[in-house]
Amino acid sequence: MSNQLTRPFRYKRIPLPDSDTKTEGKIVKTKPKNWKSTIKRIWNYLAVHKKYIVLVIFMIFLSSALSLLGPFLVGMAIDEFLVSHDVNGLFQLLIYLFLIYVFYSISIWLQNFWMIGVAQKTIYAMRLQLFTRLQKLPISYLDKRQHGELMSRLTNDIENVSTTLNSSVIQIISSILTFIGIIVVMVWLSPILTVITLVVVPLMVFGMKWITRRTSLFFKEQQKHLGEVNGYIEETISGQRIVKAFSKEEYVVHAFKGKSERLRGAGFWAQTYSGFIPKLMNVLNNMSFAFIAGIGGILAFNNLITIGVIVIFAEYSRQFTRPLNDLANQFNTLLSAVAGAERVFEVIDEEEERDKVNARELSEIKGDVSFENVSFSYEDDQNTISNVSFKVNEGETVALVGPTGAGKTTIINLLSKFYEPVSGAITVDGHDITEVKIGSLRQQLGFVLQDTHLFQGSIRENIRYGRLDASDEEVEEAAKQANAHSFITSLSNGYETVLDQDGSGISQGQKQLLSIARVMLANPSMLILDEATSSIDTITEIKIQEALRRLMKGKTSFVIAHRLNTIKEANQIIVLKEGKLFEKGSHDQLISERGYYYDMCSRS
Ligand SMILES: Nc1ncnc2c1ncn2[C@@H]1O[C@H](COP(=O)(O)OP(=O)(O)OP(=O)(O)O)[C@@H](O)[C@H]1O
Repeated sequence: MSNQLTRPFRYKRIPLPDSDTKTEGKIVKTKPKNWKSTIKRIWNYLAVHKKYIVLVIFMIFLSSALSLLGPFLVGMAIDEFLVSHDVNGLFQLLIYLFLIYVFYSISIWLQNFWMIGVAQKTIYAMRLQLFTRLQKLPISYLDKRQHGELMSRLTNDIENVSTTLNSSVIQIISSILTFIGIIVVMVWLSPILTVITLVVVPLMVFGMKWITRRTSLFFKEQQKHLGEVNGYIEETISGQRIVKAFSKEEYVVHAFKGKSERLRGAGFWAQTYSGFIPKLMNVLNNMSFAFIAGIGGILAFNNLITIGVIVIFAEYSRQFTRPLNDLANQFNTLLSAVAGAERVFEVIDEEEERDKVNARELSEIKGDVSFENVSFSYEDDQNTISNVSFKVNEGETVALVGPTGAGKTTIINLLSKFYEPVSGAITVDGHDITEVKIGSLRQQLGFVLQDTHLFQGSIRENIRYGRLDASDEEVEEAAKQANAHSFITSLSNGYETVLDQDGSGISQGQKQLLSIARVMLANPSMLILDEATSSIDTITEIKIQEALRRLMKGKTSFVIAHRLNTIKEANQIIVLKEGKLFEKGSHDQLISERGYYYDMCSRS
């Protein structure tokens, strides 16, 4: 059959605060993970490329060792060759130095090359996993979230992790190695001078701790506000027509200003505090340098150490605060990346829409549908649908009518398994739909929605979305059946006309015809139509009605109906009010009952 476009109906977005503990239906959101487990998880991704990681670590060892060797040779040069004016020895040492720096550069280049490869593969896997999970999440999850905020996880957060993996991992490991290496060599050369050099370390650690404690909070805040700002941008761009139609430009800008202010505030403090780190390191670095020069000088006067050792220490002290400095800097990037990764994992960990363990495949259906005492609510304290029962026979058309918010869309949401009833049962051909595979049910439903969603691509591709293996002839036949062929062929590029993402360039009515063609091609067993409320010109309207009639022929159809004509023609009218089934029957029956439906018709 088909792979139908299963989009949510009109929904209400309920802004949720950053709640992680909220449970909703079957979905149990995991608790916020701690840093440790997030880092462990990132490692699990990296571990897939163990071979390259080993190579990278080997290269980091090599480069760190070579970077220690350089200053050591310079110190030796002073003590061994400069003092004794040994030009040959000095020349030889210079060659060694040259070779050391050449190999150092090569090892740096190789570690970056391999690490970037690993990082890109990891990010690819993460992004793919996140996107795949997004496709499998239940509609209820998406209904409750700002779409832009989710998009921000796919873009910003992933990018953050990517940047960190590309460079920070190497820096962190090499900083740790260099730090340890320097300490070992320093202790070997002069334990006293080592202690003096290390005097600044507690100050550094304390200062860094003080700063990072604050920055981590601000980075988290910054990330959260960035998500909100992006979400708002996405929302206003996609809803630009409404913004303009209601002249709400100023209002939107004002609201955006508020969100941006909060982002600016968090960004300002995050950057300001993290900006302190290099300054603090500089001051402490210079202090350490002064100590080494002063006390090292005194030790040299007393022949306890050589001038070469002072030079080595001076150089090492610079190198030694640099890894600390780098560590501190990278720690911030790491914090923001781990925060990003945590948000990505949050989505990946969401429970996907799943079939019941013993769910059966629903083979081709005839279209008998029944609702038996079905009740449902989106929120615990509501009663969106209460105790609704009705039966529909194969091939019948059912018109769902009722005031706004009565629950018409919800009935369809339940029938399509976008949500599960709290109690009662919905059966299709006698099968309880909770017991059948979601895909096998949805494949047999065809949706023609009010807000037709077209994808970026040609008209042909958009119709073929109904059935991907359809031939060109079949696509055109479906378009003919849907009364869309004539308008398509009148376009200069015909079926190859490329539509924008939102199908701008063709009219609302034409979009509807295309969506009918799409469902025509899919040829589902049952139909769900959300009748357009917007006014479409009479000729197109007639074409749509004619196409729909052709599409609905012999198929059980549920129509959220707004036009009296459609309602009158239905075999059964279901009148909903405040989630309850108020009246049901044919047009004539309901008119003769002189109830709510009668009043509704008299008013229109
Ligand atoms: N995703 C959701 N989360 C929470 N409440 C919702 C959600 N979708 C709808 N509701 C609420 O459920 C009730 C029924 O909504 P529903 O969309 O089914 O009504 P409707 O009859 O289709 O209305 P309309 O004709 O305006 O489309 C309304 O009070 C609505 O606010």
